[in-house]
Amino acid sequence: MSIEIKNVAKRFGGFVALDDVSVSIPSGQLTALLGPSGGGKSTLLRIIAGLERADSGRVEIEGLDATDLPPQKRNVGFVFQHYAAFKHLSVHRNVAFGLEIRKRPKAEIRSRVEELLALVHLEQFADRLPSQLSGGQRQRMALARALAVQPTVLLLDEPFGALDAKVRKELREWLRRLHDEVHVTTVFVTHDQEEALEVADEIVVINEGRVEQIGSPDDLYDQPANDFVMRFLGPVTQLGDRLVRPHDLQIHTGAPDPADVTGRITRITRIGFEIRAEITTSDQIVTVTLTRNEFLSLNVEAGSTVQVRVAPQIHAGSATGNRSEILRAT
Ligand SMILES: Nc1ncnc2c1ncn2[C@@H]1O[C@H](COP(=O)(O)OP(=O)(O)OP(=O)(O)O)[C@@H](O)[C@H]1O
Repeated sequence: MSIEIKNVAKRFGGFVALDDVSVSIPSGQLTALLGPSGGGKSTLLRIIAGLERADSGRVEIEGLDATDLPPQKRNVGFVFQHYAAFKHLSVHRNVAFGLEIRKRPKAEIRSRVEELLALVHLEQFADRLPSQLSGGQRQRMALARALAVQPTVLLLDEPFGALDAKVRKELREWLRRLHDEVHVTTVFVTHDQEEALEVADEIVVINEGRVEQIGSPDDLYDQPANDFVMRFLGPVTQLGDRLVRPHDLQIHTGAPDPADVTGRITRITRIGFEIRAEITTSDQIVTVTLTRNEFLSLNVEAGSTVQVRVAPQIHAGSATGNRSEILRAT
């Protein structure tokens, strides 16, 4: 394990920001700290970095007890949402900074910076000032700067948080590829479940100062430990007293089965390739998502009466033996 967080607690006045948090972060992986705003993610990251002290508990980094070490002795690199670059220094000098203060030989600095700028695809911007870069390019420069001193751990606090949706998406794909090349143990904070699911090897879900679940994106999505994780990781709807994903529901227009709930389609919304059908039963409004083709083959419209059920774990359609009547949404 690269980072061991053991029974860490942190209060701000009377407010409990972290309540007995224990997490093991494996070496070489990309781990996301995911959760709603104010849940304690940044506080945990800052405690790993040494920027904040835990009231109790311990932090080990690569087998070394780092609990009482100052940030500069932990060999960690950071990138924050609003990265403070040296405005008057070129991109090259910004990336070189950590190596220069460590008094590395000039030739080594030059070749290392060139290598890093190539890694983050900023070679042609080496002589620009940070103000002449786009927001996404600036964050890539920040990553190159953090990597320059070869940290054992890279800590990213919402590094793409201030960027627009399209650039964020590009940068998260880029971060994944970069990590596949560099393999430095990386912990990043995000409140965006899609970002965590897409990028992380492992996700730690943090809410109200506690760890709700730790697992791979698949584990969390398919086997959420509780309703909080299930709600946080993706869309949910309720059918009877079951909390389910809208795409795990089926609808059909055949004769009702004991497992079915009868309802009327009260709204149909198209979102890209998906159709979201709102179905009003005797006591609930249930949301079902289907692909467009699945929806079209049902031959229903607003006002139609349909049967809704949770897709059986086994083969969809086996309950009636008539696959054409039962559709499992993607
Ligand atoms: N220095 C501080 N003094 C007082 N309260 C603080 C301090 N730092 C954080 N907090 C509080 O601790 C709680 C956890 O904050 P933290 O920044 O860790 O949450 P977060 O999960 O990272 O949320 P966000 O995504 O909004 O940054 C919040 O309620 C915050 O107001």
